[in-house]
Amino acid sequence: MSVRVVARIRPLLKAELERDIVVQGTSSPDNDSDGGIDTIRIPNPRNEGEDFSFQFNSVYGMQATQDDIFQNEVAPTVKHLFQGFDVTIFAYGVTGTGKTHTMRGGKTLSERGVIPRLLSGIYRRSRKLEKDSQGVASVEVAMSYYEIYNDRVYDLFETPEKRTSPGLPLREQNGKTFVVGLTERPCLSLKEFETLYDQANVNRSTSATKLNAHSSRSHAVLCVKVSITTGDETRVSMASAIDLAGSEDNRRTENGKERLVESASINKSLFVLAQCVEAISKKQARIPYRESKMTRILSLGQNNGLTIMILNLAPVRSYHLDTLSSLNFANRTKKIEVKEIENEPMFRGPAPIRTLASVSGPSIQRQPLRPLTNTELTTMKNAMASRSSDKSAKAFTVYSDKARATSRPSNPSTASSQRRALDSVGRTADPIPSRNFKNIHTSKSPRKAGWTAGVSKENIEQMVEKKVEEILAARALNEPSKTPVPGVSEEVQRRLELLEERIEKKDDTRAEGLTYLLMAKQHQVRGEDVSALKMYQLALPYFPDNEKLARKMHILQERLRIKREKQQQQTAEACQPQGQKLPQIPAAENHILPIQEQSKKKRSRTFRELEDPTDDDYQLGDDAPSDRSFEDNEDSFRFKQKSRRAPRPKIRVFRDNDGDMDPVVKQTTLLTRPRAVSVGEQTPRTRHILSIINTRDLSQIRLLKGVGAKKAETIVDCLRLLEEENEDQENNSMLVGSLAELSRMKGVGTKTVENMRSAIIV
Ligand SMILES: Nc1ncnc2c1ncn2[C@@H]1O[C@H](COP(=O)(O)OP(=O)(O)OP(=O)(O)O)[C@@H](O)[C@H]1O
Repeated sequence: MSVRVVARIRPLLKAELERDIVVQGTSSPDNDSDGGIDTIRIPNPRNEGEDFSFQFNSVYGMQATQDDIFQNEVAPTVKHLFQGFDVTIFAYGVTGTGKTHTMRGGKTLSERGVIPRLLSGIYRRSRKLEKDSQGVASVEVAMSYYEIYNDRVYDLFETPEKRTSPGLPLREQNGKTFVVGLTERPCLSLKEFETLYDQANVNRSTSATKLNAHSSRSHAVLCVKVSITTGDETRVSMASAIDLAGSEDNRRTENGKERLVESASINKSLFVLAQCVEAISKKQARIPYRESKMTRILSLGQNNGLTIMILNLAPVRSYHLDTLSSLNFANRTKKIEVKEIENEPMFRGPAPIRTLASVSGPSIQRQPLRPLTNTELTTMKNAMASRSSDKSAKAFTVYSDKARATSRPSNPSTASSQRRALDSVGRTADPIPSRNFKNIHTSKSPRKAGWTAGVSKENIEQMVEKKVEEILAARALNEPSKTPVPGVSEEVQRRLELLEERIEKKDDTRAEGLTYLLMAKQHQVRGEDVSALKMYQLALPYFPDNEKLARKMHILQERLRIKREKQQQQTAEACQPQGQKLPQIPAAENHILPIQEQSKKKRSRTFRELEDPTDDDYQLGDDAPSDRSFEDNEDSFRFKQKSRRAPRPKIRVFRDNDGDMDPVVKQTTLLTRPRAVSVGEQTPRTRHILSIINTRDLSQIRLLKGVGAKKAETIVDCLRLLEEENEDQENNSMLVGSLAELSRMKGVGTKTVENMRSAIIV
């Protein structure tokens, strides 16, 4: 089952104007609820005539009440909690969009948020269960509550004065993450819970920022442990309610130094979360959970049970790009699968162990999102022995993404009022037949919105995600597009992981900054200069006077500027009047080039001049002795002579007339000699196509016009075949170096290449 994603648009705040509303809720054609809304529409900031639509499990408009959210989204999970499933509910959104309001809410009954209502539901169900079982079953509720502030975990039952600077450590056991030494308090009644919760919230880090007078400066994680004992059997499940801190654009917050450091930490952890979600959705082998404590704890996609994400949105234009970024994130999150596995029951042995005493201290290990079921397990039923990974999965009709038998537990009471409210601001009067909305798509004009025949829902989602990413990247640095690059070498990856480990062991503020630097480097090696620069910017508050860091940032900024200018120039060139023939390559030209050789050819002098001397490794040279504020520690970056760099692996050069070539490949490579451009004269279009082909990433290649899944597989297979042919070589990596070469690959042909070219707009 996937993560359930529900979006909530908060009402306008005092200073916000109706005419600035850009976010609206609407209904999609495959929405089976009675008049409920499930889609967010927002204009493309680059072209207001075009709208992006994002479909979620449900959407709550500005009029939705706290009760609507709870009754429709959270109340149904209480039942599952009592059946032994863990439940995770987290609020995500930009600062000031209403996360804390949704999770905690206000003091009055109607304003109470998801958390107090959830507890109320838990106690109500407990009483009913105890009553119905005539005292055979008993339920105990206990809570722990902590915050992740500046990537450190602090127990919210302890006052800030009592905190130790490094905070509580995390430990991993059996693939699960635990906070060590966390206080757990039993709460016998709702009143008791509320008293403890309010007390603990006083310890939470909040501050006034320009965007929110009571901005949460930390991620708050509340864990409610429900233990149901029937005879000798105890079943423990955990409800985790997480109020994430909001991402902040510091150009808007005008934060001072302290807030900036907090903000950098918040942004970093959310950035890592986004990277995790992206990696999961792309089925990458490495999910960067370990790069922040929040992602380690949240373990999105690794946890079991039910997961609900409440996406909080501000309706107005000033949040436009941030809202798009949140929507893109949520769109990926909704595809993450969560295993529907209930917790095992535990059986008391002869010496019963109390679990609900108020405990603390480093010997207690608890897992915030999933209970450590083994802690009091003394005997297990024989049946449990047979339990394995194929444990029976329960069906959750409540959270099916598709049509449900019953109407969506949406906000029926408010659905129509939401619509009316939206009408009143002049944007909901939606002239488009709702049938035209699919899961997520852009429509050229709201009036002409249409479903593109033959394009799958998934493809459209990917296209919109990509488009939104481009817009966001351009916002970051006015960079028009992001070019995929081939993967990171094993050696670099190994070094990155080594650094990660070192940073993990360091528990001082420098480690925070070092983490940003590490992430910047990770981005840099992947060729993601925009993100690398962003990470350096996040590292800056930690090393404010570090010249080397400033120089690195300057180099990156310059590189991006040059790249941008080159792109603009090439775009202009590509728009030359038609009829100008592209130069032909001589028949014997070497098209498939080794990585090293091709990159040498491609790099212009200007780029080389701007090359960061430390780009290839994470050790700074001895030539920078005066600049040691972030790199000279044993535990962090180690110095290394440039000359000690390992020699680059040799790469075999393949030629068209290579006699050893696989017969299939050989046959196809000799088929035709189409019009092509030489490597040195590649247009942006050619470069774009080749860079996609050379990723060997099926999901990207199949998006090229005229390719599709089957052809993409053939292309990748063909490249792999060539590599396998030469697996005895030290490095057999290969790149397709020209469109001519591409056209000669099995199953491609000149027509396909022309198709690919025609669909790319430069
Ligand atoms: N649904 C709502 N109804 C009424 N007021 C709301 C609603 N949502 C948010 N607000 C108001 O908007 C302001 C910001 O909300 P809140 O503090 O919950 O944002 P946040 O996302 O938690 O921000 P941060 O990430 O900075 O902590 C508050 O004044 C809050 O009362």
